[in-house]
Amino acid sequence: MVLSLEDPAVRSYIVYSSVLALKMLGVATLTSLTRGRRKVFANAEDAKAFHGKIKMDDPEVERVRRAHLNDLENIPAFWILGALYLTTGPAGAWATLLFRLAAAGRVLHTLVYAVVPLPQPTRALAYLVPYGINVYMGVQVVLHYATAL
Ligand SMILES: N[C@@H](CCC(=O)N[C@@H](CS)C(=O)NCC(=O)O)C(=O)O
Repeated sequence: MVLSLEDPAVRSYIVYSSVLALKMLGVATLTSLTRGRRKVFANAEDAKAFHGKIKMDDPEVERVRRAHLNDLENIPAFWILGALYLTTGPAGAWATLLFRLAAAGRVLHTLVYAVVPLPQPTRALAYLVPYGINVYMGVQVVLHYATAL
């Protein structure tokens, strides 16, 4: 099969992959902003430059860092599995729905983890939807290609 940029599934993948990349860059910026607001830094030269102190366990900074780490545990898998899933020829509307839900879940995860912390199970649900979609896409890829081995 030939993938085409005219394919709605491909276009959706490009859009939502980019949204998630931009979101992750935003979390990195949020880390810097939180460090600046709390005046806590990881390096002596930063602490000196911004008149703060070295502190590795500030609760607010660590929360944003955990959100970022969780992104790293999940979003690269979305990029890889989403791209491979496209090669299985999914219906455009279905693939778009999956990509959209996965992106929305990850954005929500960041919001309720790093921006406005909310009680559980809010974060767990925001995590589980994209996680489930990643698993679904991975299984579809394996099933699709395993038969051709
Ligand atoms: N590495 C994760 C694996 C499980 C996971 O990602 N859980 C989600 C939903 S509860 C989460 O937001 N974990 C918090 C985190 O990764 O800091 C962890 O240590 O919690």
